Amino acid sequence: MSKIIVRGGQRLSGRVKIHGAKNAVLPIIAASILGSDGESMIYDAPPLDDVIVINKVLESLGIEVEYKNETIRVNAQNIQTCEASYELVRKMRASFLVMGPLLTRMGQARISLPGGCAIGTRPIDQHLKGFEAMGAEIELGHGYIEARINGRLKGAKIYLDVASVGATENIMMAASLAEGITTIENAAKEPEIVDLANYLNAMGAKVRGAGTGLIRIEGVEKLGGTVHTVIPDRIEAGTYMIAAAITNSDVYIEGAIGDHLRPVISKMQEMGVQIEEDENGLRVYTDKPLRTVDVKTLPYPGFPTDMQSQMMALLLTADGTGIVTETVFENRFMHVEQLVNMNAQIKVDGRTAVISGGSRLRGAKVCATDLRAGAALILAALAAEGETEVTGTHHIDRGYVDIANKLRLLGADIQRMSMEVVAEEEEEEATISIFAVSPSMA
Ligand SMILES: CC(=O)N[C@H]1[C@@H](OP(=O)(O)OP(=O)(O)OC[C@H]2O[C@@H](n3ccc(=O)[nH]c3=O)[C@H](O)[C@@H]2O)O[C@H](CO)[C@@H](O)[C@@H]1O
Ligand SMILES: C=C(OP(=O)(O)O)C(=O)O
Repeated sequence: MSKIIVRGGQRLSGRVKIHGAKNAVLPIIAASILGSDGESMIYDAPPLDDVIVINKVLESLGIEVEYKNETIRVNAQNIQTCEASYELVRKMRASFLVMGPLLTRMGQARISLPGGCAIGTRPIDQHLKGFEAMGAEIELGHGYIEARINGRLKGAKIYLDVASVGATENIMMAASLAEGITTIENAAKEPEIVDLANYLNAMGAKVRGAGTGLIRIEGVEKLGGTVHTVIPDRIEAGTYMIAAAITNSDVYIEGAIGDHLRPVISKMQEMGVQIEEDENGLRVYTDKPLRTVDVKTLPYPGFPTDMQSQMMALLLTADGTGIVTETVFENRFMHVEQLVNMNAQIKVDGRTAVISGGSRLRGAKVCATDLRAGAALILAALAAEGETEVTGTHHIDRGYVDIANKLRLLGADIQRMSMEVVAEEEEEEATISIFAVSPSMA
């Protein structure tokens, strides 16, 4: 446990290097379960808590996983059990992505229900609908989902009611070893889906159309290991783009891929932020006050929900009143209450938040309620007057490698304190206050 302390008002400069994408590496690790022939090497796997959790899920199945220097070696030739326990799945919803690969390779899977989380209920009905269409029998009981097949899964035509990222990935993986052809209509189009398809194809799968709304998978009998480098994290990149803009700074975001960030770039440019793209990354700087914009989150290529809270922090520093509409998750405004503690002027009505820009943000004690909420608080703190303490840092660690250090190297006044140091400081403060009151008590 720790907290992050930020003293706002510093300009940033220099370069920050973006790590591999959390949301790409997690399904890719899950897909490794499909490889009965040979081992895989996965490069640029970011050292994040979520990556450690999914590696543990694979290990709990009896799969060999070695993770060092941002490289994962997975050998899934032998699988000993088809059950992923509540203890692991509850730590991270994306653990449910092992369902499709396990079911299709082993003929059965028993996975704990992932449950909801702070940002919404997050059902898995579309994943299950896909498996059932391919011939799986699904049973729900005692907090677990059990799926079985007789022989192999059968290719099917699947239409997703919502363009779900996780359902598209789970079905794509299951279909890779199914008999015949599967089509996914209204498939999610995120860059992470394309990265997963590239990994599957390198393992020997036949996936076409990833990145469009119609994906076609021709099942094969066997998949093997391969070598793959994970794409850069567009949400981490977007977060540092906002760090540059919110502090009126000039920062080069190394590794950011402009094409993956089109909606974020275009909204920031509308606000007056200068963005220059080249083949190695993006330069982000501001040379005039920013004007506000309206933002509506949508599945890719729309504005990403995972950038909504960070964008809201930026809107607080712009002139005028902006409207943020969250259409992907039903409860993704948890950061608002914390931002209000920092003197932000925000009114929420259902899925819409009205942001009045221009009032001076002030440092406060705030708590990260989820991953991107935590990022938004750090960004707001960079622009705020005085000191902000952010607790709930374990959420932030799910998705950002070493965020305090990366921002400090850019010039931010930011430090991370482990809870032992925090506890020692509190004890010291308590001792000082006992001494302070003792003369009058005497
Ligand atoms: C590990 C990972 O990649 N996480 C990302 C992934 O999450 P995840 O894959 O969980 O998100 P989905 O795309 O599945 O969810 C989008 C919407 O569809 C709904 N839904 C989803 C599945 C289903 O079976 N039924 C259903 O109704 C969800 O409740 C949500 O409202 O995409 C989200 C949307 O871009 C991102 O915010 C997450 O960072
Ligand atoms: C919501 C997110 O992740 P997850 O789906 O893993 O909870 C996120 O990355 O912002």
